[in-house]
Amino acid sequence: MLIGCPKEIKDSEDRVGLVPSSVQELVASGHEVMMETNAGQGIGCSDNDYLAAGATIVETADEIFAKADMVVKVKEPQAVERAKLRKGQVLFTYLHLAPDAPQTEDLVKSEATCIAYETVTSDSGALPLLFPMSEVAGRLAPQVGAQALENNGGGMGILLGGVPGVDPAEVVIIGAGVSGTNAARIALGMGASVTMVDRNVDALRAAVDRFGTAVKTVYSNKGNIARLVEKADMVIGTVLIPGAAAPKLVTKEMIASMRDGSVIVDVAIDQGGCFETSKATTHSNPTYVVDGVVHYCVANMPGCVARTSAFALNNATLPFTLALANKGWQQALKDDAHLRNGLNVHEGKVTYKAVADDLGYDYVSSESILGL
Ligand SMILES: NC(=O)C1=CN([C@@H]2O[C@H](COP(=O)(O)OP(=O)(O)OC[C@H]3O[C@@H](n4cnc5c(N)ncnc54)[C@H](O)[C@@H]3O)[C@@H](O)[C@H]2O)C=CC1
Ligand SMILES: CC(=O)C(=O)O
Ligand SMILES: [Mg+2]
Repeated sequence: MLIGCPKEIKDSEDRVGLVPSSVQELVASGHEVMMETNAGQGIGCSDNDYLAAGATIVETADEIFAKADMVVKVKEPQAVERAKLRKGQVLFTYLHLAPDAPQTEDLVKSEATCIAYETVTSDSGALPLLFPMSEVAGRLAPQVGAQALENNGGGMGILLGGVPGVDPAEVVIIGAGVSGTNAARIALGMGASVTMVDRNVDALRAAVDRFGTAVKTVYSNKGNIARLVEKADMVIGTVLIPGAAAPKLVTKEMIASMRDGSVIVDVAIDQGGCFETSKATTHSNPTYVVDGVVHYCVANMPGCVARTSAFALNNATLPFTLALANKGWQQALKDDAHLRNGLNVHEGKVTYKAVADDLGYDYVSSESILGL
């Protein structure tokens, strides 16, 4: 199979879909890999590193989209990339379609076969291709939030850990899953006072098992969230309903109740965000202010620690990339129900139920497409 990997073009997105060691494994399995020149620049990997791994280097993304049987990326295809997709071509990348009607419409029109990293599942019920980036984004969240709490960041000038004699920041984390747990680990390490909120009491039990009494836990309901948000210096939103648009758990009235100079970090923004006042921002212009509250809503947070993130992502994606390349997408999806859950769009049909429901498309199951 001919596999192509273009340079990412989303704002400040320095990750790359294939690292050299993944190229080497694909080539060893008998495949050809085409990299766009400088695709690995942001992770410190040169064209020569990719040549040594067995790739060919091409000058333009056009060439990749025109020739590749499968395109492997990181972020959802941008409009100019979507225009290059075609029937019979497989796209393997993050998509986050439910909150993104224009992208979904373009992918449907392209008739390409679009497999989303974020809806591939595992036996344990986890999302193995989202997991590593949720770890990264979760660990980054208190770090970027701490900068926003600084006076220069627009915040009220609070040091997350306080100092002896002065209170630490009150950090509320909504969602005690992968990114929420990683955010708690770092916020606690920085000395903040941390409260975790989830509607799944088992997730809260796991947090207490992991962090002991250092972390407070609260069941997720409207009243509890309103009470905690009002008093928080920083609220980190990390909720997820897989594949679906994120629920707006923090209303604009709750945001207005916060003190001026407090901060929200909406990690869930890639699924539309869990704060009513959120809109996606970029690494070049990451924050804006609503009702005195600094909002950080970058939808590709791991893109700013691209080297760590690209290697962590490839650790998770490579077995699936190899299966798609070795068997072809149809057989790979027939053999693996978890990979099958990644199929979101195929030849003009929406094949992921939450996306179809949220955006008003007819839902066609992957099983019916594969004749299972
Ligand atoms: N902005 C960025 O750059 C990145 C964003 N993400 C996003 O972060 C979000 C979270 O991902 P993960 O931590 O992997 O998900 P996860 O599935 O591990 O955790 C989500 C948690 O939210 C909880 N939840 C669902 N509804 C809730 C409610 N009404 N109230 C309270 N809790 C609720 C679930 O019980 C679960 O514990 C996803 O949207 C993911 O795509 C992930 C990586 C990077
Ligand atoms: C998961 C995601 O959206 C990201 O890593 O950018
Ligand atoms: Mg206010």
